[in-house]
Amino acid sequence: MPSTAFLLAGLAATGALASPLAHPRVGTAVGQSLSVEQVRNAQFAGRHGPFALAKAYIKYGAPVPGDLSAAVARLLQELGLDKRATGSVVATPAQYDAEYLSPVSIGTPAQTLMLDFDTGSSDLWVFSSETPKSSVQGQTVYNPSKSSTAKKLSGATWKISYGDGSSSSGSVYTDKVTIGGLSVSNVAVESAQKVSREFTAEADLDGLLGLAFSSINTVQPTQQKTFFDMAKPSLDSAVFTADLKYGKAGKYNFGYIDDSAYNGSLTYTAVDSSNGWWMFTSPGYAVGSGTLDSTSITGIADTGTTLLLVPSSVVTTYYKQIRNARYDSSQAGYVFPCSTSLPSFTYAVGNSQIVIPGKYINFAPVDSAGSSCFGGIQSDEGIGFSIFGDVALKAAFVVFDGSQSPRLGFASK
Ligand SMILES: O=C(c1ccc(-c2ccco2)nc1O)N(Cc1ccccn1)C1CC1
Repeated sequence: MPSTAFLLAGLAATGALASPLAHPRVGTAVGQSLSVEQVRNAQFAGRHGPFALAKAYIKYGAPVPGDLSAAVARLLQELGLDKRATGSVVATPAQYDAEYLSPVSIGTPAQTLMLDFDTGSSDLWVFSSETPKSSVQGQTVYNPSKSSTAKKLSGATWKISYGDGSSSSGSVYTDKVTIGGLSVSNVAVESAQKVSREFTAEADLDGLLGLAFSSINTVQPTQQKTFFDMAKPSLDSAVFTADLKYGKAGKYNFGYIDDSAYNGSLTYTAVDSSNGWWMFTSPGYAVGSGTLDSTSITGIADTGTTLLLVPSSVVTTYYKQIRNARYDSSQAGYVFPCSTSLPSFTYAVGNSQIVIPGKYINFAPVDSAGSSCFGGIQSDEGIGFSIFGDVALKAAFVVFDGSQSPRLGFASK
């Protein structure tokens, strides 16, 4: 529940607490005199003494006395001005938890697409009526010409390439985007005019919704904000949470933390957002019931990457514990017999630890015979940092705190 001061400041910012007579429009200067026209401020939250009085205290930086603060809080409630938005949406796993898809409604009337929420990128792009028909194989497309609230962002283009070699590009519209009851207007919706074959092959995926920092949004010439950044001003709290699950639907919430969704307490850790990602440093790891190795792992929390990609030294240490695990160059990764019972992998977050159960690390069979299975932990060789993808994140309840100094919160569940 936002504090009264927070709400007051917000109201003051919107001018709702401004005097009933808005800033006078400068009139015509006649000779030495200046006539100004006063207009009513339609936004003024009515004739409410406590607001006017509180505004005076805020204006002069004086603390608002308790009873006045209570009076204002009551008024805010009566006027329904204390309501802030939140949203919640299920995240359904596809293809061995390779990705998680969530329904997103775009435009008026609503066109609902299944998007992959990706904390590793910052573009909201969709298959659309502009995507070549040969590149659309089963996807649901967004048609801006059928939305009364769509506006073409004239001259704007976007182009993105992902770590797995996939890519897409196109034009840009702004439109209303609704996720789990949370509606945001004028969000940049990037329409795909080209998609690589990896995207065409994924019939269930209608696009991506980027939740990394807006500093790596690829729209040119004017970079656009992410859905989360556009939603922030109306959110109860500037956070979203990812609660992904093993082999079943998880959930993304916006604007609040559901304390019933995790065990124990959240441990927060610092984020370096200078590269546009949710980057943090885990101070150590353990394999199975072993002791914690204080080798730190610096990487990003990336819901858009399936696996846990860590330094080769850590990968070797993990698979050394598994008889018949081997590096299969034809698969470019570690594989093991599908019947193997795998040790867990623990990563530290601050003074706490997240344990990834062994079964989460059996990603998928490498062939139809199903004898050999691909590991959920692989090397981050060549990337420059580690990636805590779904294999790591689905063992935790994760808070992406987008406040003034961004941070990540982790809890077991
Ligand atoms: O796929 C990406 C990825 C996401 C967004 C962007 C991007 C470019 C421009 C804006 O965003 N570039 C990426 O590469 N991974 C994960 C990954 C997986 C495997 C290898 C390399 N990386 C980024 C988050 C690290």
